[in-house]
Amino acid sequence: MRVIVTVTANPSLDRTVQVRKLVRGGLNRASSIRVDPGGKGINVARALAQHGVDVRAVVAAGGIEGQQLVALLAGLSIDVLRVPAVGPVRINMSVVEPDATVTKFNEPGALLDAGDARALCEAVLRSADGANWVVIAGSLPPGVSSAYYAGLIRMIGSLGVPVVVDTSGPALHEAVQARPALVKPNLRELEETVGHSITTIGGVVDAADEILELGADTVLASLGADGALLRGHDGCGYAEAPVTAQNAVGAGDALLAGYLSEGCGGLPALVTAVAWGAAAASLPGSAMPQPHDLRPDLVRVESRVPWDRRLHRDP
Ligand SMILES: O=P(O)(O)OC[C@@]1(O)O[C@H](CO)[C@@H](O)[C@@H]1O
Repeated sequence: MRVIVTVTANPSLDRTVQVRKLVRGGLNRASSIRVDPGGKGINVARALAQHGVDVRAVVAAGGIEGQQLVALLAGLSIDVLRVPAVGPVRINMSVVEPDATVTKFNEPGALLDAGDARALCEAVLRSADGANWVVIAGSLPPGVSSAYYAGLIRMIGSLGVPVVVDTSGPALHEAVQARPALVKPNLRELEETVGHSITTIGGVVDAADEILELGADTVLASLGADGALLRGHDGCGYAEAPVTAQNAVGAGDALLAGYLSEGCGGLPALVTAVAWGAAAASLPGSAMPQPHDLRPDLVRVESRVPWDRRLHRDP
């Protein structure tokens, strides 16, 4: 049986507020609100569980907000392993306008002290033993060294379990050097890696190659409305799908979940990934797609990577 473990060191309650028009410096009255359990690892777990995949979510979650997060996850067929951290879970807010423009505010998260960080690491290692994949996703909370994920990847690797990482900044740079099986950057994270802006699909391939050279086995780059690029040492694949976006928050997490749901199996898995990502972008808040939301028939795979094609939208 396939078991996937996700790790969320800095989860969130994702509060989505709909407004008619965002007025900077003025009073904005919400026409609706919703709250989703959030954090990238949590989102990957939600998407997988909705497709019947056995998933365990290891999460550092303190305070009343941590209790609320766990309550929101109850009944979703996720085996939640909560490490009760001292600080409360953060609240990340998205303000959505009718044209699907999302303005997102991410809190840094509460300090995770050394004891909590150690407890999280122990919980991950206990869960990882015998798992098929471990997904480490999202930012690190304050107080945790940028080498934390790299250390986890090495320890999980020594159990013989492949690791996927999706994070940003120095934590991403160090994690890649710990030789994860898969890295899932978005365009911003690719640009951070190469140190300049990327305007074409060819630029994405070059940035993915730098990540491979740093130590990753495979790169799955999520490009928002421009689809996704899969780059391994032996080749490259590109796929895209038309998206009628409602809210793209969490679409990259759904994309990664889709890829994992197919056992990370090359181009067929890339098609599933893009279908899951496109479906998530068409849903409200950070809702994850259900099987009936998917349109894999609309995914176009390019047999030759369109090297010169310009990226047209910010993912
Ligand atoms: O601040 P981080 O950890 O980088 O990202 C957190 C977050 O933006 O990522 C998810 C969407 O991918 C949301 O559920 C959550 O609010």
